[in-house]
Amino acid sequence: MALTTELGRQLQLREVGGILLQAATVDNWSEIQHFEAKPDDLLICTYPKSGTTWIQEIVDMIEQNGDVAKCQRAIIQHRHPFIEWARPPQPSGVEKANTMPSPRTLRTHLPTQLLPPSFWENNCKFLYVARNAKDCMVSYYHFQRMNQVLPDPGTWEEYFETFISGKVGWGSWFDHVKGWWEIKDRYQVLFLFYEDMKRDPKCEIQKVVQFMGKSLDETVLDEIVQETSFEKMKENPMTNRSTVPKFILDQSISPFMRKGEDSP
Ligand SMILES: Nc1ncnc2c1ncn2[C@@H]1O[C@H](COP(=O)(O)O)[C@@H](OP(=O)(O)O)[C@H]1O
Ligand SMILES: CCc1ccc(OS(=O)(=O)O)cc1
Repeated sequence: MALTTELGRQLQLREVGGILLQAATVDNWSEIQHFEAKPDDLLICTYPKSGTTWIQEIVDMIEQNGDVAKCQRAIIQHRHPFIEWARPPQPSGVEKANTMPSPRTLRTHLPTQLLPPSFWENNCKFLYVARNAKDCMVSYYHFQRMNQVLPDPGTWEEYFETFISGKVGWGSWFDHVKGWWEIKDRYQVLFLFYEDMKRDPKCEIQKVVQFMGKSLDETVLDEIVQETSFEKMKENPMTNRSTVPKFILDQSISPFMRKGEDSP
């Protein structure tokens, strides 16, 4: 009974400023808004299902100078605190970030208008990855089918309307991408596209290396391209969510690493 009630609660999405977020995130909203960013923070920003896990693994491989063993130290969800994440009694994303040594790499799905103000005040670096709306919608649909703590997406036709009207977690894809695009020249933003990463991963990874103020040998770059391929990450238990219990992510319904393709 207690479990049923808890699951029922997690299924809820509630609005902040017209954007649907998980209920526990909304309960924790004051802590999130008062989060203290630091000038050397790097924030990975994405709309859900845009390749967040992919860019996280790339950034970590760059931070670790291509050392694969170091990137195996923890599952990807634990390497970069998700600042708006809350699932009591686990420590919140803010709590995790607060105990992390600098320089920190953090991540968020928040649209610009909901980002804690200290990120702007400290002129942090933002790494945004955008993916085309159709593939995001398809990926999000299958994610909601397999994610047992999110609302059931209904039929594809129903979900199409839900997605287009922005009634999904983190709101409208259109507003999210537009919001980050509009601020990109006023702040330190590297704006990447999932489709470019698919087409020429080495070139896009090189942009990230430069943005992070690093320099890596050609051989290390090639290693990062290989290790962050869809095929490798699908088999990697540190990135494929296989450690998440089935009552949360049921990968027999749809795998987390599903197709990893862009539409023609
Ligand atoms: N290395 C990689 N290359 C290409 N796509 C990847 C990838 N790693 C993850 N993805 C894809 O990114 C999507 C998940 O995004 P996120 O990490 O933001 O939740 C999934 O898309 P699909 O559902 O289309 O397969 C997943 O397969
Ligand atoms: C509210 C829907 C949602 C979307 C994405 C989530 O996490 S993650 O990006 O897959 O880590 C969680 C909830």
